Amino acid sequence: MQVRKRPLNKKEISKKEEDIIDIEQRSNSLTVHETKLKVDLTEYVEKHEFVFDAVLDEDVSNDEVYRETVEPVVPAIFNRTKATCFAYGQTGSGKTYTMRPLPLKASQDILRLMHHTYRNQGFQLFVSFFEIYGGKLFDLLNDRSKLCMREDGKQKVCIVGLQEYRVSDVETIKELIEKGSATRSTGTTGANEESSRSHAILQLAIKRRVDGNDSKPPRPVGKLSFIDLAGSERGADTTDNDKQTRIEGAEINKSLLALKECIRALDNDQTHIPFRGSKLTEVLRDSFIGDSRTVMISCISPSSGSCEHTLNTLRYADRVKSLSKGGNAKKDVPSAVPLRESSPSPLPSVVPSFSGSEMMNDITERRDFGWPKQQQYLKEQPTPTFADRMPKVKEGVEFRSLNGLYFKEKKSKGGTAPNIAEVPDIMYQQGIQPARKTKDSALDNNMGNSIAYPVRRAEPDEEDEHLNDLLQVM
Ligand SMILES: Nc1ncnc2c1ncn2[C@@H]1O[C@H](COP(=O)(O)OP(=O)(O)OP(=O)(O)O)[C@@H](O)[C@H]1O
Repeated sequence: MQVRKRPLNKKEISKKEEDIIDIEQRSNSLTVHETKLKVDLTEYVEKHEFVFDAVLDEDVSNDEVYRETVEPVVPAIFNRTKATCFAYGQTGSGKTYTMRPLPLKASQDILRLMHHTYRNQGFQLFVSFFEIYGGKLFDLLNDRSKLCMREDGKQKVCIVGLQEYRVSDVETIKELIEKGSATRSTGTTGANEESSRSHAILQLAIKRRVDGNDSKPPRPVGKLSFIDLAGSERGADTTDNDKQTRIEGAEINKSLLALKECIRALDNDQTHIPFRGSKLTEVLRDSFIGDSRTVMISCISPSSGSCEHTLNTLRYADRVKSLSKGGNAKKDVPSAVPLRESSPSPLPSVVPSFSGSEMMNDITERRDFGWPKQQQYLKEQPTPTFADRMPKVKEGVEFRSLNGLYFKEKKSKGGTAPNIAEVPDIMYQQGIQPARKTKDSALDNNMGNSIAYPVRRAEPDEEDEHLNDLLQVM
C-alpha cells in the first residue's frame, strides 16, 4: 500500500488553497491537517496521521514510483505469479499520471529478462488493453469493440474476444499503449479537464512456447496488470449537470463500493467474497485470490479544498492495507490542536528494507497483499497471513529456491529435475491460433518489422484453475 501526493496545481494555487499534507518519508507516515470550526466559529486544526508501506511526496518522480512499486515483482511473473498494480483516488489526484508510464517501464524489464536471464527459453510477451465503462467492457486495442465477460463452470472469469498482441520490442508496446490510452473514454469534470470516465486495465502476459514448438499456442505463465481506476469521488464534480455524466458517476461509485465490499469480505475471512458485485471486481478476482501480488497506489491532492476526499482515500487505503493482516498499525487518530500549534508528529519507521534476493525468497508465499517489503514485515508478525488460508502444496510438487531462481520440482523415480517456470502440459489450454491482424492497417504500418499480432482469447485462461488443481490438498 503506497500513497502518492501530487503538487498543488495552478487552479489550486490561484484559489489560494493550502497544502495540508505533511509527509515524513523516513517513517512512511503522513499527516493531514484538517481545518475545522468550533461552535463559536473559531478555527482549529484536527490532525489525522497515517502510516503506509511507502508515502511518496510531490518531488518523487515516476521513475522512483516504478522502482518502489512494480520493479520488484517483475521477475516473479516468470514464475506463475499474477501481479496487479492499481491506482485509486479522487478525480484529478494523479492516478493516470502515475499509472501511464508504469507498463512501458515494466515491459522494458520483462524484455530484458527474456533476452538475458531467460534467453532461449521460449518466453513470449503479450499486451492487451481494455476499459470498463458504464459496467461494460471495451477493447482499447480493437476500435473499442464490446467484449463479453463469461464465467465457466468453475467460476473462472474470461474475457471473450479480447485481443492480445504479441510484442518483442519496447517501441511497439509504446505505440499500443498510446493507441489504447487515446481510445479511452475521457471527459471534462469540475476537478480535472481530462478526466478518465472508465477503469482502464492494461495487461502484460508472459507465455511460453510448448516444447519449443511454434505451431502450438503458447501456455500462460504469469501476468502483470495495471488498473487505472476512474475517479473515486465523482461528487467532486460540480459541473456534472448532464444525465450521462451522472450515470457514469453512479456506475463508478457502484464498482468502487463493490471493490470495498470484496476487500471487507476478504478482511473478515468470509467464505463468500462478492466478486460478482461489479464487472471491476469480477476482473479483479484474479488479483485477490491464488498466487497473486497486489499493490495499490493511492493518489491524493494536497489542497485544503480536497481535504474530505483525501481523508476518504486514505481511510479506504487504510482499510485495504489491513488486508495484509498485521500491516502497520492504523494511526488515523484525530487530535485537535489550536491552529498555530499544529505540526506533524514523527512516527517510528516500521518497514524494514529488503534486498532483491530476499524478494525472490518470498516468491513461495501463496497469497499476500503487497510486495516483498511488506511480506518481510509480515513474517515478523504473530498474526496469520493469507498464506495460512491457501491450500497446501500437493504432495510431490514443491517450489524451491535455486540460486535465487524458483522452480517446480517433480519427485520422480529418477530423482529430481529442476525446471524453471515449467508447468505440466495439462495446466494450460489456449484459444485460437495467433493470426496476423489486418483490420487496423494504420497500426500495422507503424509497427514495421516488429512482431505484433493479436491473439483472440476465445477460451478461458486455464492458468488459475490448473494452478489451484496443482496446489489442492490431496
Ligand atoms: N505527481 C504529479 N506531478 C505533477 N503533476 C501531476 C502529478 N500528478 C498529477 N499531475 C497533474 O494533475 C492533473 C490530473 O492528473 P490525472 O489526470 O493523472 O488525474 P486522475 O486522478 O487520473 O483523474 P481522473 O480520475 O479524473 O482521470 C494532470 O494534469 C497531471 O499532469
